[in-house]
Parts: sequence; C-alpha cells; structure tokens
Amino acid sequence: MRAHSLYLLSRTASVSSPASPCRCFHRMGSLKMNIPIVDFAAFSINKKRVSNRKLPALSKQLETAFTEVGFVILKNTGISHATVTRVLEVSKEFFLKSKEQKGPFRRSSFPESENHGWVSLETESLNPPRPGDLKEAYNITSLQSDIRWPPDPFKDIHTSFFWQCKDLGLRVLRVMAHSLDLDPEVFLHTHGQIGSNKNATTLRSLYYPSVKCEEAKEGQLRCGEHSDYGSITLLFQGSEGLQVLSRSGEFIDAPCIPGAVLVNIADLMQRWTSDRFVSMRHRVLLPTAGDDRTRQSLAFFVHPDDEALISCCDGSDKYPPVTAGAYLKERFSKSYGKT
Ligand SMILES: O=C(O)CCC(=O)C(=O)O
Ligand SMILES: [Fe+2]
Repeated sequence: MRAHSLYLLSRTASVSSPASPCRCFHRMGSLKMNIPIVDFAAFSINKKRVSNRKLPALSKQLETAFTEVGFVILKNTGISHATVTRVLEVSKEFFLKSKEQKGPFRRSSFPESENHGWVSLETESLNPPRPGDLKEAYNITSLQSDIRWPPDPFKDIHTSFFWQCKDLGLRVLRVMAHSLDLDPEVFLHTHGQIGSNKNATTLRSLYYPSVKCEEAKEGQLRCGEHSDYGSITLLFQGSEGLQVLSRSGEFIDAPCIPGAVLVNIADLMQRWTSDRFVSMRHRVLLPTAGDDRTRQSLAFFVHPDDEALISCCDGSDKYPPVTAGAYLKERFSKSYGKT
C-alpha cells in the first residue's frame, strides 16, 4: 500500500489557510477508523499453555483485519493497562531530563547496536520530504548485559515490558501463520533471536512534547506519514492522536482503547505475504491550536532475525528475496538521512 502524494493530505484533515499563522491540521468531526476488535484471551500471555481450539476462529478474524485494514485491536492480551501506564511514567521521567543528561544515551552512541538509544526532537523524519518529526524517542534494541541504561528503574521496567511484548508478538505471529495456511512455527523460526544483537526488534518509547502549532515549520508533524518496516508492530497509545490511512485513501483517527493493543502489519510482512496482508501508512498530527497536551505511546517493532531471508510465502516471485537486516538498513538510511 504505497501512496505517492508528497504529504498525503486527507479529506479528514485540512491545512490552515496561508493567512493564518497556525500550521496545525484541523481535525474535522469525530469519525473513527473502523478497526476490528478481537478478543485474544485464548492466546493471552498469561496462559502458559494455549489451546488450539480457538485457533481457526481467531486466525480468520486476524486474516480479515490484516487483509482489509492492516490493523487490528486486541483485547485481553495479558499485558495490563497498569503495566503500560507504569512504562509510560518511567519513560516520561527520562524525557523530562535536560539535553545534557540525555546526551550520553543518544542513538548512534551505542556502536554495538546501531538503532539503540535516545532520538532527540526533529532528528527523524518518518516522511522524509517533511521537516523532522516533533517527537523524542528512546529505542531499546539491545538487551546485552553491557549496554548503558538511564537511572533506575528505567532498565527493569522497560526490559520486563520488552519480554512481555516479545511473548505477545510471537503469539500473534503464530496465529497469523495459521491464517496463511503456513507451518505454525514458520514465523517463530525466523524470529528466534529477538532481544539479541542479531535481531532488530525494538521497543520504542515515544514522547511528543507540547507544541505551539504556530511555531512549527511548514509541513511539520508530530510523526510523518509512514508505514513500519518490519513484520508487525504492537502499539500502546497513551492517548488519541494516531491516524491511519484507509483503503479508500483517507487518514482517519484510530481509536485509543485503554488496555487494548493496536497491532499492524509492517512492510516486510506485506512483502512476505505477496501483498495479502497490507502495511498501511499512519501518522500523528500536530495538536489543534490551544491544545498544549503532551502525548506518549509505546511501539514494539517486531523484526525477523537479521539473517532471515524473506521471500514470498506463496512461492511467487512478486518480490525478490531480501534479508531482513539489509532491508532495514536501507529504510533507516532514508528516515535518518537528514541528520
Ligand atoms: O505514536 C504513535 O501512536 C505512532 C508512532 C509510530 O507510528 C511509529 O513510531 O512508527
Ligand atoms: Fe509507525
């Protein structure tokens, strides 16, 4: 699902007139994207053993969501709202520190893990023609014992959340394999090294500071239009603000349901499934004028192991085989190209 217009303005949002100093997009109405809500209790991470009885129905629901919308909302995953709130709270303590305190954790200061670390405001453009995104992020890609961490309890809280997300991500992938009539283990084998330096899976804590939209640059957003790069993404939103591109080409507000997890297909998975599962673009607009609230979210980007060779699972040659590591390197070079 690639859309080609420069900034992808949508009918649900309009840019303020040139005469106005305010550069916000203004949301019109309260239409919400119709994303299927699926009860994942049968595969909850709290269940040591899962019964396959519910697998056919569940895999059908995921198949419908991922072929038609590219997104699904999972309830009863076993990751509690309280856990998410605590991770957001501890992350925020870090983001509120001074630049000097955050500097030593900057992305690119961890030679053993290229994507790991703090991303400062306007450093990344997820839609490269736009100015840098008005967000900060902390990427946790490496859990090696010698990696430096911000002060306690950052490490423990984020590490424990990382493992919960890994568990949930692998359970979702198992159900997806069933949806695609593949060996149930196929995605598990290709995602065997999550948490090691041989796999790029990343827990990213995002912080969108308060913005005065009249001070933003022309075309600048909190998070530019993009699709994710890996296999699937688990997204935990602290508050509303995400918009998702519909199949009819409009950006529509995604619901934010406390305790639920938004899961989307990412680009490598779309390629892997020969476009059967769709990786849809999404974005976070600037707040409307006078809204000085900050926003937070947690994204868990699930990636195959760097060495995993991704070729179309239907046996077609729609896309040439590519290793997950090489593909990701190419994508990062574009989104961080302007630094
Ligand atoms: O903050 C959000 O809700 C979305 C962030 C996102 O899409 C991303 O970082 O890839
Ligand atoms: Fe994203």
